[in-house]
Amino acid sequence: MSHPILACRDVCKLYGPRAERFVRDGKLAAEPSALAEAGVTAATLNVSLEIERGETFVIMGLSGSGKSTLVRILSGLTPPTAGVVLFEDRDLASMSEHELIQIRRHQMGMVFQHFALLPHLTVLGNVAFPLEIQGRPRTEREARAREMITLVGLDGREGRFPRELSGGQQQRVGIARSLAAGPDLWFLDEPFSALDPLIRREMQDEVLRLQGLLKKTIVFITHDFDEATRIADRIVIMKDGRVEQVGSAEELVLKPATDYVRAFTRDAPRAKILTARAVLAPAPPGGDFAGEVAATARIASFARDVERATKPFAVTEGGKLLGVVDRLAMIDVLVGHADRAA
Ligand SMILES: Nc1ncnc2c1ncn2[C@@H]1O[C@H](COP(=O)(O)OP(=O)(O)OP(=O)(O)O)[C@@H](O)[C@H]1O
Repeated sequence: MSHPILACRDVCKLYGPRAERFVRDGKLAAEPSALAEAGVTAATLNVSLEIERGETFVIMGLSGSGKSTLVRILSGLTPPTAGVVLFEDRDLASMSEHELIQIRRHQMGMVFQHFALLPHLTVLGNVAFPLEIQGRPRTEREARAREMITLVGLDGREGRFPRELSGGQQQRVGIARSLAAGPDLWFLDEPFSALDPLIRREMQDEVLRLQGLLKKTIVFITHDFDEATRIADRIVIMKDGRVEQVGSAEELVLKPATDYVRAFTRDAPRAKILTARAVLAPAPPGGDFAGEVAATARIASFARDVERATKPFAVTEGGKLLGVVDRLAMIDVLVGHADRAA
């Protein structure tokens, strides 16, 4: 990979009275049982990741797998016990507290599960707050806040207080606030977990829409694989503080690296995740096709047409014929016999 905006190498965060000593004694490479014996909890263990500019990177794992700890480390809120974090190629550990604060204020935006809005401030006041902290003049910060409020569809509600808004609206305020300073890196830590499923879906669409407009680098945390597959370019699956696998949703479903990832992705909605590329079969001679689908099209978008057709569909990329998708290949992959997958 070329030039990640954010990278970490062998990042560990250990807790317990003997954590520092454990690292000093060079025991990190020891068996996991050594941690328990020393009474040390590893919230993250040897995590190495590279996050590319402009991608939506999802950190996934069950409760206690180390997601929040990792995000706190990546955003410079918590120093790792061992390992390195690089933001735009600069080691966070080499920065002063003042520099870290400046980076967090100007280049990073954060959205949390519990909206963390200031109850005594209006919507306008909440969204403008990060700019007030930066010391920007009132007219400038209010103009920018109004822009953000429009962006998230809350026009007309500038004067309301958080208690006068629904959960979804409050989270829109949180989103507007996190974008007010124009961050390069946008962290969203389980932002929609407190919302009911319909609103949650709506908010996922909102993130997709905003990402289409703003093209930020997004680091999104969730414990919900469905949510991850809807918004992610790449997903890291964490377990017990370690990385199990990093890949696109399609890669995780088709080529799980561990039994854990296999179990995690077993019930994933394959038709919504896998693309025509995954069901590619060689094109028969003659080129008699029922139609054409793009290699990147999700199976769900063409399954019905392929199912009904008597002839295969051509799969193309940039005008080039890659192969075909036919009924049998599609059903094979959808029900889990991925042997023919690319
Ligand atoms: N300050 C702390 N002191 C001791 N142990 C901690 C501390 N913070 C986190 N841990 C432990 O580290 C592990 C990872 O916690 P973390 O909060 O990062 O997980 P998570 O995946 O974000 O979980 P959740 O989804 O429940 O928020 C857990 O076992 C947790 O108990």
